[in-house]
Amino acid sequence: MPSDLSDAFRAHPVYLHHQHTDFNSLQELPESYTWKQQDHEQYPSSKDSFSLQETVPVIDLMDPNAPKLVGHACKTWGVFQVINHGIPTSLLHEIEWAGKTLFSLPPQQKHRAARSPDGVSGYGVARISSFFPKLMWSEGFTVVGSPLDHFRKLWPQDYSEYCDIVVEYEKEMKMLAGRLLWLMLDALGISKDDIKWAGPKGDFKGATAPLQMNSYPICPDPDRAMGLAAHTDSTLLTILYQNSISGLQVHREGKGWLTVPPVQGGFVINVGDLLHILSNGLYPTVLHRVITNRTKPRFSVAYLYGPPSNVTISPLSKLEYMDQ
Ligand SMILES: O=C(O)CCC(=O)C(=O)O
Ligand SMILES: [Fe+2]
Repeated sequence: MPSDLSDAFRAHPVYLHHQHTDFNSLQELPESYTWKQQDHEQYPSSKDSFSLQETVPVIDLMDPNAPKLVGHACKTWGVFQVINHGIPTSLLHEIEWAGKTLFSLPPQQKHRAARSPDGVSGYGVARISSFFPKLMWSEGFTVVGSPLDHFRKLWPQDYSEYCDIVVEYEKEMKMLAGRLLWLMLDALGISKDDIKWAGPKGDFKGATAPLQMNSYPICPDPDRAMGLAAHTDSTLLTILYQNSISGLQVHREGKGWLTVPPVQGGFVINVGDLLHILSNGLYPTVLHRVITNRTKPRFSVAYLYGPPSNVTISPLSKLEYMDQ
């Protein structure tokens, strides 16, 4: 059995099928990117008025009620958006600028920093690609720890400016992730004593947290393409920054796919599979996907927050007999 993420990736290599796909040069959707209608309808969207009224909760973290609202959103949705989170807007603009600059490099240049088939970091297709018969209309870049080695290959002269932005973003995300995780755990009555791997100060020091940048170029045939196929994140929680272009959808039991409208300066917070397990199923993990559009490129950054790699996650004993 794989013992950590790298072992798991070695066991499921992902090859860059489309060695030098230049999305922007394609006028028609190639067959390899054409998904069947039933792939889109695998979890059908209902056409009733419920789905129009329902929307993912937006929580103001400065609101004194925020802890209660976070707990409620985790239990009933497994996803919510946060505003007033304390991350400077300028940093969001900078990470977006760095990411967009990266993805707009010529294909050959991006491939200098290609992720190896069994690797974790670098440029490549979505890691979940190997589970699907068709390709997704997106490209990704994963950073684990320092981006230095990869960024040197992309920008031999001026890598340091890009590195500084990513390192600063990771630092801010780490603090926000710890704060959010405690809000989520507090709402279940879980304290620092219950989670040994949180460390004596509860600062989750050894947490693993790859940063996943995603680019969804404009698409000639969005109805038949898939930006990112339906999946749940194998994290404790994910902090997602999406630019102003919508495309992210979450699946709501009995209601179908709901778009998560971009909120200026906000983050989308997902409950991941590991928090679902840790909470003994009290918090559902959220199924989500990304659809493409014909006119505006979309960009997102996911901070995939998980426990230290040597920790085994199982339901917290305090929650074992909780009535669900
Ligand atoms: O681009 C998005 O909005 C979602 C990205 C995502 O789900 C992921 O990177 O796991
Ligand atoms: Fe995801």
